Amino acid sequence: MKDSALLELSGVDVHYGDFQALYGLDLAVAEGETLAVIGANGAGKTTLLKTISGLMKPTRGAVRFAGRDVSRTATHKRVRGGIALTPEGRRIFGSMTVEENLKVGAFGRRPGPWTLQAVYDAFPLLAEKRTRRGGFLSGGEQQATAIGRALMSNPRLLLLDEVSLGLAPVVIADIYAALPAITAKGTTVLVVEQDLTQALAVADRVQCLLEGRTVLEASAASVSRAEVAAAYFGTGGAGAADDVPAPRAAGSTPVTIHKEA
Ligand SMILES: Nc1ncnc2c1ncn2[C@@H]1O[C@H](COP(=O)(O)OP(=O)(O)OP(=O)(O)O)[C@@H](O)[C@H]1O
Repeated sequence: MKDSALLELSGVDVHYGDFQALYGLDLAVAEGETLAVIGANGAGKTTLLKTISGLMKPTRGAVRFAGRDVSRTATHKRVRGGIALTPEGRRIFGSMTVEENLKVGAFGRRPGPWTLQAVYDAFPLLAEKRTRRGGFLSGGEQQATAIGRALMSNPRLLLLDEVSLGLAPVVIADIYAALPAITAKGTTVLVVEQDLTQALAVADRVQCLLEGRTVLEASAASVSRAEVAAAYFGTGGAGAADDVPAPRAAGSTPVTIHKEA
């Protein structure tokens, strides 16, 4: 898988001054795949997305995208290369309509399948609200607008930060319902989530971070919710969270539990 990875991080350390947020992180996403990176508050998920999008630079290790080392490449050049980030907190323009917000995302866009109509097809709730100003949208509508705006750049890789943050479960389900339409257009997705249920439902693979290190990597179909929860809370590996219900059907891909050094 590594040879054909669209995105690959190897041995990445990231610091905020003296504070180290990521430790020797390895991560790979194949073209067309959906990877969910999960972890509790402070695990390093947002730092990881900032490192992929170029807002943070690794102090060690490399970020490769589409076969090129982009570790030192500026954010706007990575956007042009096909990396789009939907940041935590949505950040759409409150005084602009949904459609105007979406058009902002099309500035300097790459050629590709994402148009206004394609975004409205993926998020029917936005089509109805196309003339409403951002400041008058619900949290879910703002989130959909933010994702739609990122798609308008025609990214090869869409980075989604905490889609579910502050949204009601029914709204979260609405947003995630668009993911199959997104991946069907060939867009590769890396989603950062605290919501384990959503992460396991939408992803092909999950990678769990704890205090800046990978503690579990698995195919979403082969890992149980209990295994993921144990890694997420750092309670000692597979089987340690027997009280967490709803194990998923077993698959063929093995689970890798990373022990801390
Ligand atoms: N600007 C910063 N300066 C110093 N430390 C920071 C900064 N931003 C994040 N950190 C620290 O880096 C670590 C990782 O933070 P990060 O935001 O990446 O975690 P996260 O997994 O995204 O958590 P959350 O779900 O709370 O956003 C945390 O310990 C955090 O306190």
